[in-house]
Amino acid sequence: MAVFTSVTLDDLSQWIKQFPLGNALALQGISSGIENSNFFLTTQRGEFVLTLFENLSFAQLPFYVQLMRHLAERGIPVPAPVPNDAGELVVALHGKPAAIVSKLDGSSQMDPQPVHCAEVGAMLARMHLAGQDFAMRQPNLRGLDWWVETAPKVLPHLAPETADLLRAELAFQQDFAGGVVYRALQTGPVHADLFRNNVMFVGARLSGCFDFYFAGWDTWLFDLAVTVNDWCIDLDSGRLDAARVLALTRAYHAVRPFTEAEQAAWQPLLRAAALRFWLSRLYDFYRPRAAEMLTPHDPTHFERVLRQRIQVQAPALTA
Ligand SMILES: Nc1ncnc2c1ncn2[C@@H]1O[C@H](COP(=O)(O)OP(=O)(O)O)[C@@H](O)[C@H]1O
Ligand SMILES: N[C@@H](CCOP(=O)(O)O)C(=O)O
Repeated sequence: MAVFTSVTLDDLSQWIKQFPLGNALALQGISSGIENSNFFLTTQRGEFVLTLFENLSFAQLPFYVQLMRHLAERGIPVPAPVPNDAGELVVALHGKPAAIVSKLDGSSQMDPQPVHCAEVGAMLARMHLAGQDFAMRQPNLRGLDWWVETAPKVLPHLAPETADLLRAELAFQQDFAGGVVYRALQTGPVHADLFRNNVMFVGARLSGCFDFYFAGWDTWLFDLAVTVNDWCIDLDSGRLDAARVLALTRAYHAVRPFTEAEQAAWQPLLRAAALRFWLSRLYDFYRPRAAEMLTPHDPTHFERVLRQRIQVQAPALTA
């Protein structure tokens, strides 16, 4: 992330006392990421991550942090939120909602091979199953409604041919979401942003995944499509790499078998997942926010991915 809100060790000296973590010893801003202000925090009890939420409200946050707690309790390797002495997982810091979570071991695998993709697929399926009895509901706030609301804000910035693509894909997705195949898809709490930079590996073993702040109730298949569109592609062209797609989807299928509706919806949802990130990157690109350390993501990447998914048939889900 970028650091939008500065925090110093001095700011934490009193604030940290509400947590069972001892004194804050070191604090370091994290430059990757684009949504929140994140810091590595060392206390007398160990290493943690402090997040100040820049866009999410106190009302929206319980869904994310409770979901992380729910999954962590069921053995899914996600950061566990640390409650304060009153049992609260989200508390104010500099007037913004903030949370402390455990720090995961490992590092991102930015050049994934089939072996890494298989780990990701199996973990994603386990996460979906573990989320089935999660009691809270919140829609995916970057779902279809948001696409419809956001497209008119970016369309004036686009060249005519690019604007046509955006309008046409949005119409296609609205139509598909109204159909019987879509309505038959299994739903639940999904991560919705399981990119390479949100998963940790120690060697070839997946050690955890984080950044649940785009999570929401959506189809499991959309989550899989978001994941495949990042883990299993050639980043220059946006083309799918069949070996990685098969490794990831087969590992998922071995834990949670695909339904017929999911097989039929695969290509449209790969397109939906590309559209979702194309739109959010366009929105961030044309409406930048002030930040101390902000690296905007390139929208044209997901435009290429979307064009690929429209033009080229993806490997079938259970081939
Ligand atoms: N629980 C965690 N354990 C270890 N590192 C983390 C954890 N949470 C965040 N990070 C680090 O912080 C960076 C930014 O976090 P991220 O959640 O992607 O930010 P944003 O929400 O702003 O997009 C990650 O790339 C990772 O290096
Ligand atoms: N993964 C998204 C943006 C969200 O950033 P993250 O650092 O929170 O994963 C994208 O690539 O556009």
